[in-house]
Parts: sequence; structure tokens; C-alpha cells
Amino acid sequence: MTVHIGAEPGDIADIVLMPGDPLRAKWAAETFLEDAVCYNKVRGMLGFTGTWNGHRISIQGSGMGMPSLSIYANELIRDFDVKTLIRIGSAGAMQKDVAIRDVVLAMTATTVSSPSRGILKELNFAPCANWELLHAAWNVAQTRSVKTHVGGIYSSDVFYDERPDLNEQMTRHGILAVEMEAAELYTLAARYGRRALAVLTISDHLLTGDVLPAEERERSFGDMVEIALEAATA
Ligand SMILES: O=P(O)(O)O[C@H]1O[C@H](CO)[C@@H](O)[C@H]1O
Ligand SMILES: O=c1cc[nH]c(=O)[nH]1
Repeated sequence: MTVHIGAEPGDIADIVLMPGDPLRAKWAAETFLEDAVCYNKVRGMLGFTGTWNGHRISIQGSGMGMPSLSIYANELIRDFDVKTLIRIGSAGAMQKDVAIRDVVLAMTATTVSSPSRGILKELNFAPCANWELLHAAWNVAQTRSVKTHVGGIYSSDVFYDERPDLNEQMTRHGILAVEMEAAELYTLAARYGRRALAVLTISDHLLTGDVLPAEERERSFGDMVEIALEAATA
């Protein structure tokens, strides 16, 4: 039991999928896992453990933003010795050829600031995905009909952005999409020698204003969850 996760040692699997939304954790656990048991309800940040294709898997909500993700990822790694952490999140597209429903595998996660800034100070650390997971996820994605992109993403501290000039530079420098957690996840994984990846579904488009219709969210998010499960257990 930690400050934020009300689980006992052994309740959480070595592999944890992390959506921002705790209700997405519930949906994914009920949809994809067998014998899923809820191990955490502290602050409503639901966490579940079950099995998928015989592999023990946990799905833990991270909350929105890097400070929240950082709390859960730190406790999962340091107190529950989790080895593989895969973020399954929504993201806003920043390139014309990235469309709603597409999947983005985040090779790197650029950020202006993260909770690790206090440690890294003047160092412009480059948070990057675990190659083994990225490679496996790409191979899995090739067997599916969903269009998948691999490249850099931007982990923002704000959803309601007031810096269109910064977004323009992101787009100009090839950043595929924006979300709010991956850079801190990758930095923590690097610090503690764990495997991390962010598998993202494009839910809206910053250039076109397109938005994923609410009734399609589950079906579109399903591809992302299955890619993450297959990559984690490859
Ligand atoms: O869909 P999730 O995983 O929450 O991810 C994205 O959605 C939230 C913003 O609406 C942020 O957490 C962002 O990273
Ligand atoms: O952080 C996010 C997530 C989805 N869409 C966005 O525009 N930003």
C-alpha cells in the first residue's frame, strides 16, 4: 500500500498499461482482461489486474498531466517493481498526414517542462521509448488495419494552450501529436531502468479542427489497447 495506490505487494503485474482516464482503465480491463480484479480505488484512480492471453497484466489510470502520471509511475516502479509501463492515451494531431483514429507510437517525447526538470536542470534530456517495445508495437500495428505513425510527440503541461507560435514550431519540426504525460513516463523509465512506450490514438486535430465522434471512441481506442498488450507480451 502506497500513498496513492491501495494495493498489497503482488497485486500488480510486471506489465502495466496506463490510460489517463480511470474509466478507460475500467473499460479496458472489462473488455480485454480475464478475471480482472480492481486493486485501487484511492482518489478514484482505478487500477485492475487480470490476464490477457495467459499473461498477467495491470491497467492503472494515471490522471491527466505529468505531475499526476509521475506519482503513479513512481509508486508502480519503486514500490511495486513494475518492469513495463505502456501509456495508452488520446492525442491531438499536429501534422496534416496524421488523421483522427490513427495510432501514433511515440519514439520521443519533447517537453518544455516536466516534474523531472528539478533533477535534470540545464540538461535538455531527450526522453525516448524503449526500442524493444517500440519495435514490437510497430510490428503488431503492421498486422492491423489502423494507420500507424512512429515519431516524436510533444508532452504539454497545458490542454488549453496559449502559445500558437510554439505549436507552429512543433509542427515545423515534425512533431506528430500532442498529449500530456509521455515525457515524464519515459524519463522515469530511463532513471529506473524500466521499459516504457506511449501508444496514442488521435482524438482531435489541431490543424483541421476534426474531432473523434464520441460514439467511436471505444472502437478506436481498442486498436491502441491491443497493440499495447501484444507489444508488452511479445
Ligand atoms: O486520453 P488521456 O490518456 O487522458 O490523454 C490525453 O487526454 C488528456 C487531456 O484531455 C490528457 O491526459 C492527455 O494526455
Ligand atoms: O493533450 C491532448 C490530448 C488530446 N488532444 C489534445 O489536443 N491534447
